[in-house]
Amino acid sequence: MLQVENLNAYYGKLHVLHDLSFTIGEGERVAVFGHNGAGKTTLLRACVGDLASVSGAIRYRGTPIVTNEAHVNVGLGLGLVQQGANVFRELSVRENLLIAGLRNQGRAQEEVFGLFPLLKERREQIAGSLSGGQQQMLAIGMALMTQPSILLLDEPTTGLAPVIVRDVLHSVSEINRNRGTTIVVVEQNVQATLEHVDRAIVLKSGRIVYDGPSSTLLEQESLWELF
Ligand SMILES: Nc1ncnc2c1ncn2[C@@H]1O[C@H](COP(=O)(O)OP(=O)(O)OP(=O)(O)O)[C@@H](O)[C@H]1O
Repeated sequence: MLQVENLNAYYGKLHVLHDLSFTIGEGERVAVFGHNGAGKTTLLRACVGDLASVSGAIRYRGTPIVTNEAHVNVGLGLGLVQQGANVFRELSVRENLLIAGLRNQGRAQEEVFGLFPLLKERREQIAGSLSGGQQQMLAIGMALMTQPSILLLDEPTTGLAPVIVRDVLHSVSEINRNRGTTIVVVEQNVQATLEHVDRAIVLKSGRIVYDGPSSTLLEQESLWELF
């Protein structure tokens, strides 16, 4: 579904991603781990076409996308949940979904409410008065309004209590199970995330140091020293 070949990314003179190559299959759930500054967010930004200075190729179902503008890639089926629950705090849950869906409304909204019944119950509530975990669920729901085939999530559990972390990761897994959506999730909560993904990619200083099954990392905690 997603083919990344010799991807390099730069901010001015700073070379952040070094020759990354990997592929992600249809319906896979992949976690991306790594220290602060390893290049995880930069990788997601490159995938949606949100970076000016990149070389190499990213193909989505065979179509080159790395030089596309972000809105074109959203139209193709890529969805991004940015770090920090980006919701319109002054608007209601329903209005947030409405804005995120653009021309895509009824069915997409029903799907989001099916995945997150709590958002349905609270659809008239102002988003800024939801809890942190609920706002994160709304941010994920907003990304789903464009009915993406692949959902890229940047640290969706930052700042949440451990029990809520598991709820959010479980919801992400449900999206994969119910809609067949491919998942790429950047996370700092390694243990909880490994339980909800098939595969992990570990970045260190912008290079891949591990790409393999999540079960191997779960069984061999010594490998966690990699990141
Ligand atoms: N807009 C930017 N301009 C200049 N440098 C940047 C920019 N964004 C990120 N960087 C630098 O690129 C490197 C990788 O940053 P990135 O945000 O991709 O890392 P990360 O692995 O997501 O980190 P974290 O876990 O802290 O979010 C860092 O050295 C960072 O300082």
